[in-house]
Amino acid sequence: MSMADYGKTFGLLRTGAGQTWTDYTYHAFVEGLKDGSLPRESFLHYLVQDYVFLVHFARAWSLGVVKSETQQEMRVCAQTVDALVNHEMSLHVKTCAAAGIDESALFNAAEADANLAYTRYVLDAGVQGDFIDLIAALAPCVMGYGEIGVRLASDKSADTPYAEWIATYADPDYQAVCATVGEMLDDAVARRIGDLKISPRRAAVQARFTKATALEVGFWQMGLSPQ
Ligand SMILES: Cc1ncc(CO)c(N)n1
Repeated sequence: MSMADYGKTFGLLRTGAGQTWTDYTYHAFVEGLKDGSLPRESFLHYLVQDYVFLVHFARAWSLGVVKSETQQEMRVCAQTVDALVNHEMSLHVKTCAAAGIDESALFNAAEADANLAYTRYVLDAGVQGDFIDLIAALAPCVMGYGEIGVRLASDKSADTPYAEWIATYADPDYQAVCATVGEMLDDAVARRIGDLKISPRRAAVQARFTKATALEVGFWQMGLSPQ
């Protein structure tokens, strides 16, 4: 299977993240979704936390609207906020409702530390830095799930109960968001930095990306241990 192409900058940062990227995209939680061995309790715990995650993630993407310098950047960020708030979150609401957890319980869920650490790290990257710092911290979330979705859609066990979760991220609509964000990241780097490979900013941008990837690993880990 050919790997999805989310752009040159993403490819460079992904390679730069090394083993941390593998730890994220092949985490035991992910493998449990693939073969169906993930306990339902862990999945629901994850899903409630992920709803809270998406609330803050949408706030971070809204900051992208604030920090954008071109119409394309503003349009992509606004579109991503829409995709998160009006599409991705409905999967969480629907799956949780089927398990007897209503939307107000989701909105009021106590936030796990790993969740708080991740989203506030991303928000701070955007508050402290420029548009590139923000998108470098947001990219692992968007594209990582895109990559996981595509791989699991082709490798999953026929009887995994998590097929709907997998389908959400393998879906052409979600893949289109990943491709659009990747293209925007390439354009944003070309506009502000030029060639990232030889830029003095490279290490700092990579550090944002790798830290966000490590925080994704922590998020899966949190999902594995329901309190
Ligand atoms: C923790 C996490 N990362 C990324 C995504 C994809 O939007 C998600 N739903 N949750």
